[in-house]
Amino acid sequence: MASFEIYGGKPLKGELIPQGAKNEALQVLCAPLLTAEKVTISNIPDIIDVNKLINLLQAMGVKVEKVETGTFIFQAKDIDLDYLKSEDFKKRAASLRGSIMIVGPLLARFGQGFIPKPGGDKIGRRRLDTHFEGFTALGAKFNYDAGEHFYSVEAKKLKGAYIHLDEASVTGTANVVMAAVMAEGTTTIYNAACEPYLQQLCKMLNSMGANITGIGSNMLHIKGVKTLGGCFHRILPDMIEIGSFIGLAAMTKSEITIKDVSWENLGIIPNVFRRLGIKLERRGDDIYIPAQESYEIDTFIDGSILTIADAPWPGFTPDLLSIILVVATQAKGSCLIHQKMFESRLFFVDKLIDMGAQIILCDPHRATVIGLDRKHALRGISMTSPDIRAGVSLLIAALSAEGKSVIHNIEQIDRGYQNIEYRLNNIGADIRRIG
Ligand SMILES: CC(=O)N[C@H]1[C@@H](OP(=O)(O)OP(=O)(O)OC[C@H]2O[C@@H](n3ccc(=O)[nH]c3=O)[C@H](O)[C@@H]2O)O[C@H](CO)[C@@H](O)[C@@H]1O
Ligand SMILES: C=C(OP(=O)(O)O)C(=O)O
Repeated sequence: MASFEIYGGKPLKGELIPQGAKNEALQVLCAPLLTAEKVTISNIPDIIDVNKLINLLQAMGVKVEKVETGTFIFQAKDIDLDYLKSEDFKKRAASLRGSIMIVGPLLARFGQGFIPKPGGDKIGRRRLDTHFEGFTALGAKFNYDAGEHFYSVEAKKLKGAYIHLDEASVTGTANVVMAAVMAEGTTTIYNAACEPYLQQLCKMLNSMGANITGIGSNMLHIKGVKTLGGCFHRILPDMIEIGSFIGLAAMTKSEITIKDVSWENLGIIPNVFRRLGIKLERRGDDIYIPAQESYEIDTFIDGSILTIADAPWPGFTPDLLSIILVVATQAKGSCLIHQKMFESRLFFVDKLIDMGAQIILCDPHRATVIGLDRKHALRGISMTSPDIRAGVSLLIAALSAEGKSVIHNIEQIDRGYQNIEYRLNNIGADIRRIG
């Protein structure tokens, strides 16, 4: 288990280039399974989860060719369907969340799909009902081996259907869309998730020959086509990494420019940071954040304490709430953080409390932060990263803190942030990787 040793209290200054989006990559990397033709994808982030998915695809028989850094050609000509029942497959597929999205394309193209209980962050219950309800609505037969936690679906032929998803699941929508693109007739998916990740997936599928309309809304119409072909697709910059960098700049009093952020795909994110009092400017397609001595949390119009809560897109993504929480600890004023989707994502606040932050964990979903207004800095401590976003939040806290901090289990951070210590050290941070 590797760790970071962080010497905090140093303001950073310079430019950061966001990586390609992790959660988009995990979706669009599964789409080449829908065709025997070559699919080129660029801006693929070099992070643990994405590399695990690429290795899994290779083990399944997909030919993967590196064109240059971040750009790969995928060709799923000969897929080894027997491999999908092997122990090696179960082990690899269970090690990340994104692997679940191979099921939809496999079902669409080969009439069968398998997956063990997928991994990913332990941030609360993460059920898969939406995925399998969608597949069965298209005519698939579903089986769950509870002893082995192994899910399988089979169908001789998929038929378009009207599907009202039980919740706007991000990976669930992606999976059902990929299952439906070659089904006979028309599929309507209502209560579809519509994050930029999904918009990108649908646009990519259309350039492969699919016929999807309603992209960006919560109602997708998919006219089934006979086959799909190759395409070129570029992954958007990672909006969660961009939000993490905004929080980092504010917390460490740093002047940072985040380059080429694709503003039109950031939705409500910049405004949520602005409500914490953080100044940020749009400069072309960059975000400029000036060094700020202090920032004051807004209240609601009636003067009551601001609540920041997550919601499916176009609401505020749950993946940035941990960052918002850590940034609020040094703000002037108070706010309530309400993590509605996941019930175990706020427990990392005990580490921030140990560092000197003022936080009351009201219940597993809600925490009240009483900002310190920089009256004192956080203290460096030794801690363990419980999940990817809490890990980065602790890293931001440690960079702002006085003295040395140690974060263990940084594999969690490496799951989603490419070469983070190198990029932050380049603009003045002091982060050392140990072990
Ligand atoms: C690989 C990947 O892309 N992971 C992302 C994906 O996970 P994932 O696709 O697994 O998450 P889902 O969208 O399925 O749901 C996340 C959680 O929110 C709950 N839920 C969902 C929708 C809803 O309307 N109400 C509700 O309560 C679900 O029950 C579940 O507990 O989306 C999550 C929600 O944005 C993100 O945190 C993850 O980073
Ligand atoms: C929860 C996340 O990832 P995963 O779904 O891969 O666990 C995340 O990216 O914040």
